Amino acid sequence: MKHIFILNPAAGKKQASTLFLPQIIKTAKSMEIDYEIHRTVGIGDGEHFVRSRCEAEAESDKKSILRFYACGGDGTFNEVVNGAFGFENAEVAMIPAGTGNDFVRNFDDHDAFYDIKRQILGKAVKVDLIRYGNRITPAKYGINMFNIGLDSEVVEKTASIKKFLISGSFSYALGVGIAFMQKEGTILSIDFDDGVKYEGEVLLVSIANGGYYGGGFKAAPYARLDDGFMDVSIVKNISRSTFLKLIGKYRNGTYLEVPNIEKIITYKRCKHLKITPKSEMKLCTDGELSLTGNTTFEIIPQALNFSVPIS
Ligand SMILES: Nc1ncnc2c1ncn2[C@@H]1O[C@H](COP(=O)(O)OP(=O)(O)OP(=O)(O)O)[C@@H](O)[C@H]1O
Repeated sequence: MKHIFILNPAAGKKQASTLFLPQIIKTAKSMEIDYEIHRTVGIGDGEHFVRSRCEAEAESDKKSILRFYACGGDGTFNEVVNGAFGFENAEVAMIPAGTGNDFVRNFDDHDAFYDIKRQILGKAVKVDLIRYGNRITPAKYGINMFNIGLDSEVVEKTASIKKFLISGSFSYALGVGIAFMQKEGTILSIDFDDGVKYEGEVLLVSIANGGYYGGGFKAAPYARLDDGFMDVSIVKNISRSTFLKLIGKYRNGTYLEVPNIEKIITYKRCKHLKITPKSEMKLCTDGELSLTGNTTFEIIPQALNFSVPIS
């Protein structure tokens, strides 16, 4: 197996190279593994690099397993995932060096992800991906969560303030506050694969493979990475004071236990759905923002080999 570490120098507050590079080199040398380090040079480089390496390996005689460690945040990981998708001999891994680092929150032994030796000794499991796109944009993949509405506004605001703040979750909380004061609801319709249609003005929508986003908000408490379903949470455009009363429970994933919650939040599981916004919508994919129109989402079960560090 070849171990390839993809470092994003722009992720998080401290550079991934400062945080992890010495540990990566020391551990890789002491374990005598075949390894390589790539520093990304800009947006899209991680995806392009991983795909090129996979294509070259597929054409070579050796066809050994390539394990790509995304050393950065959820955006870096998303790029590595998109580069590796479709290549059977590729594995992906995640070394959290970003701001939110939400993907690794799906695993009980959170600490293991920060230990390079345990990462190198990791074992691959199959996880689902969510394919999304429309007639204009080619299909891409999300591994953790998509967010629409307030959340996308929050990502915009958080990006501009996180550099000055200590913790990712605190910068997110402040981003929520600022975005919440400014944002009207988003008007859209959602067609689920069981024929149910949701129409209206929403505060936020989450389409989830993993459970967490925004530095620890458990928006999809029942989501699992390998269950073959997307978990969809739709919050109506409720008043600001109602949302603020709910936000603690929304953060810790217990909001579905609130009496009569179904009057303001719809929570559904599905394999396919289509979102039609009244106008363009801001879509946040694994923490990265884009502007889009009608978009379909489809679960791709067991789509990727993800290496889980040993406990
Ligand atoms: N050399 C680079 N310079 C600037 N941006 C880069 C570079 N390499 C990668 N990027 C981009 O940096 C962006 C942010 O990365 P990432 O999401 O991993 O970090 P983060 O936002 O700090 O963490 P999180 O998403 O977990 O909150 C991604 O869109 C990625 O494409």
